[in-house]
Amino acid sequence: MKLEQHQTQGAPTVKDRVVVRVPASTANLGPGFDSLGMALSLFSWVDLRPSTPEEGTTVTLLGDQVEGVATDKTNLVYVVAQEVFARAGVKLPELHITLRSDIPLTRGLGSSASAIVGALFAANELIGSPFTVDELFQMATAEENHPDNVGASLFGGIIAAAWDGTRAEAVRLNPPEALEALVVIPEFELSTKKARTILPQQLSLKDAVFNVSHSSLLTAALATGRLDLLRHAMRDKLHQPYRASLVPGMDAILRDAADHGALGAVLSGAGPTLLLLADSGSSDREEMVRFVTDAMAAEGISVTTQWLLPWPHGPEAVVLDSDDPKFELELSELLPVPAAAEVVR
Ligand SMILES: Nc1ncnc2c1ncn2[C@@H]1O[C@H](COP(=O)(O)OP(=O)(O)O)[C@@H](O)[C@H]1O
Ligand SMILES: N[C@@H](CCOP(=O)(O)O)C(=O)O
Repeated sequence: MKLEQHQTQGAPTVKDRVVVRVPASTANLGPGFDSLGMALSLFSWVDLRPSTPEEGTTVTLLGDQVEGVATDKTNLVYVVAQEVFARAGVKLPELHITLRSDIPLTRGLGSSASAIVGALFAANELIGSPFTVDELFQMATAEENHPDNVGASLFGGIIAAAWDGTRAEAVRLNPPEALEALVVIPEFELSTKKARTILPQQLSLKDAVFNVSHSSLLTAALATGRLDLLRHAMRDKLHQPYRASLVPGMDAILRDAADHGALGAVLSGAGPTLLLLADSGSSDREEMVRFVTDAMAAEGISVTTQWLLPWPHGPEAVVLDSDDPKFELELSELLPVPAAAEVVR
């Protein structure tokens, strides 16, 4: 990411500790490839404290969803935090980093985006917030190379975004009150990088028009609460047909989910997770779970299913001085997993 030196007004006040909780995201929502995204009630945490040359940099991993994450200075959170410091003209080469994630890695639920947004937000807060949320959005988009996941994690709710390679713009929508999400998480990983390399570099005009029109219809349907249109609007010709070969069972689930209680079904981000949307007032939740579990079992794929809610908020942060009585609390004591009732849209 090309950095310009950001002139801060005088030396920044470096805080003693910042903890940030960031929501997961489901990107694309079908036709909105690299454009539409929705934050979900699943979270990761980033905890930063300045360290010293003697103590060096440490990376502590909490929970069972961060297995395999780098614990040295190649860690994504460390790398992104250093980019913030460099841009602000601040030197903080050594950090104590603690990470927790309830977002399965490399499954299409925006774990990398949550790490990028968490690192940007926490690093910015650690040095006195020299950057605006829009500046953080630009940095996040340049780092992830698409604005959908990072926009959803940064702004919360549903976002419609566009990036021309230089400037990213996004509009946030409040999710429809009745919307619920069933995520179907296969046991295998699928890196976003791999799922992007499989995509064609060219599309027919017919398929391009199909996606532009369905993405527009989907955005308007979500903005106006027309959940009845989702089955039609959530179709895609740009990426899902080419990624289906990487996710056994996907074709059948996307084709038939609406006949088994769902409003519609799509690949979550670059997969392999599948996303089924439901209407809390009318969808047959049990039938939805039975249908997807049977469909994936027929392909010999073991899955975890989880009901989530659209999450309306972006990152939440706690900034602490070392003399604060709460200073030594564990990160998820400072920012616990919110109860579903807290989902106030
Ligand atoms: N909490 C985290 N801290 C550091 N790195 C992370 C974290 N979460 C994800 N990552 C990085 O992001 C990679 C997964 O990114 P990606 O393939 O885009 O999958 P996803 O669909 O989860 O975004 C992980 O292999 C890891 O390198
Ligand atoms: N638009 C991207 C979204 C990737 O989302 P992720 O959660 O899989 O990282 C794509 O489809 O490649």
